[in-house]
Amino acid sequence: MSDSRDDIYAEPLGSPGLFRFDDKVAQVFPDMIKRSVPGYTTIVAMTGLLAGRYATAGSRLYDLGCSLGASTLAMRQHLHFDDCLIVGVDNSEAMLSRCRSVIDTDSHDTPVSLVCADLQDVAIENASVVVLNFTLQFVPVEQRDAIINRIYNGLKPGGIMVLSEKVTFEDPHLDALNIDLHHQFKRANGYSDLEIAQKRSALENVLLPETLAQHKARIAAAGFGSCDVWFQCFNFASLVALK
Ligand SMILES: C[S@@+](CC[C@H](N)C(=O)[O-])C[C@H]1O[C@@H](n2cnc3c(N)ncnc32)[C@H](O)[C@@H]1O
Ligand SMILES: O=C(O)C(=O)C[C@]1(C(=O)O)C=C[C@@H](O)C=C1
Repeated sequence: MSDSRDDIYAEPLGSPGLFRFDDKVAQVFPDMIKRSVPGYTTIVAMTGLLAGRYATAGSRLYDLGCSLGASTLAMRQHLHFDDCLIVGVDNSEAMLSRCRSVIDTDSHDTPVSLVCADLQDVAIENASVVVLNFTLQFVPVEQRDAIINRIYNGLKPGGIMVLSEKVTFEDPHLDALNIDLHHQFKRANGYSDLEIAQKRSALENVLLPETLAQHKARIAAAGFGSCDVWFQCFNFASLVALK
């Protein structure tokens, strides 16, 4: 996987424009996400462990918003059945074409099918595991209920959904603290104040975080019996939901 350094927002841009998963972002994505999301490496690795535990023979595992396939590869490493299928979905062709080459260089056996599509249009069937690692946050809020409902309906009984998101806090003090700690994390990883400010502006109205309570309410309304946070660092959290 290419690890070119992310310097997309390093120079002053008249207007940073809207953040998009285009070729420029795809080129630096592994570096960008590691330096931007506290706990990313742990979340991806543990997604693999969870998948290994919940995958059942003959079932499908979905990686929704697969980008370059980090979670797909983590899951593939932990599968004990050779008749599973991993379905990676992303609506960015720039991401998916790179993802294809990443998967091609991986030596594990489970077949991987990569689909260029919007989450809204993807059928979820015969699933034991559905992963959304930092994807739902980019979907318009009004479309989110339908997606989570479809995931619930496509999961087999005993299946798991892993949902990782940037979150916001109802308490304004905690919200400000966690945003500030996240920016400190980015600074410690070599991003300048200009890079942080320009990316923040580009993500405005593109990445729409919700509170953990909003996520949990949506997940419960879809029918999931058990759901809780298994990982959190500042304003980034990951939940598991069990059918
Ligand atoms: C932050 S990245 C996900 C990172 C990835 N899951 C990982 O663990 O490395 C978000 C991805 O979701 C994709 N995406 C955003 N909105 C989408 C949608 N409506 N349908 C399909 N993919 C979407 C983007 O193209 C991008 O590749
Ligand atoms: O919130 C931010 O500042 C981020 O950079 C986070 C985030 C994400 O959560 O997906 C935003 C865009 C990129 O995909 C990488 C990281």
